[in-house]
Amino acid sequence: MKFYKYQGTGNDFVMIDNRLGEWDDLSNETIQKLCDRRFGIGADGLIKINTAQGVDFEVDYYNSDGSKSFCGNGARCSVAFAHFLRIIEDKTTFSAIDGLHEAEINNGIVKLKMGDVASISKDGDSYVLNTGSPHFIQYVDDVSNYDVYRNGNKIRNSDTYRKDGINVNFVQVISEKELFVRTYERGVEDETYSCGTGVTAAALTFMQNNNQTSVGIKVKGGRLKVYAEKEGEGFRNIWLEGPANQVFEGEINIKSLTF
Ligand SMILES: N[C@H](CCC[C@H](N)C(=O)O)C(=O)O
Repeated sequence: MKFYKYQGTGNDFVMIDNRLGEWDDLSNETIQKLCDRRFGIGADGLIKINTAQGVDFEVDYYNSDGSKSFCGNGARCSVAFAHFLRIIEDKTTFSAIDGLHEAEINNGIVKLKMGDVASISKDGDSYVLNTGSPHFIQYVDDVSNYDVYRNGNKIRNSDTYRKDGINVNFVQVISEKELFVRTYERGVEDETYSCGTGVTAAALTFMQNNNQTSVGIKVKGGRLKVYAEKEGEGFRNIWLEGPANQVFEGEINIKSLTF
């Protein structure tokens, strides 16, 4: 199987051109093996680019445990991959598990339109919202020294969230224009270097309490930017912007995967 390795601010993916449907039947076990950082290629997730009616392509995202979701950084990397494959020029409309998305790419920077967010819920002092995948947002004083794995895993597996899972984001306010976000990701079951839907969720909880229309977000793997407009209890015209890069390409014999 031919694959390409992409990363968006350190959130990394095995990317497959599946427009001919050759890899429609990849099993969960094979996806887990391909994403394994010792026995496979190694990635937070795997993405198939499929053909789809009425749009340029479909993004079919799988977490490293094989579960499906929407992935903001993965979608941004998919736009870069579609540009590399000459499926698109610099603008696109594609489909994903949460619906249709517009995006544009300029010099390796991808700006992705996220779905509207109708409302933000509270869980104690924390926030809960869905930006294409579910997110729990907790503000902390010193996120650099925070035990993201231990505390994220505890919330993700709590009675409230265990059944469907949730991504857990810990957020430090750096300034009125910048946040530092670290994320424990459902389906990876570990901290990732960046979570696109997570930083979008964090930005919206921050913007609801001030009049910003954009926020810079520092993550372990780099920097992203979120733009949004308030609408009622939620937000519309939400965009996630940042780099998306091809790291390497390769061939792998799936039958040789063992673990
Ligand atoms: N683990 C997430 C999906 C990937 C989210 C993240 N990688 C992003 O960039 O949005 C979930 O199962 O909801």
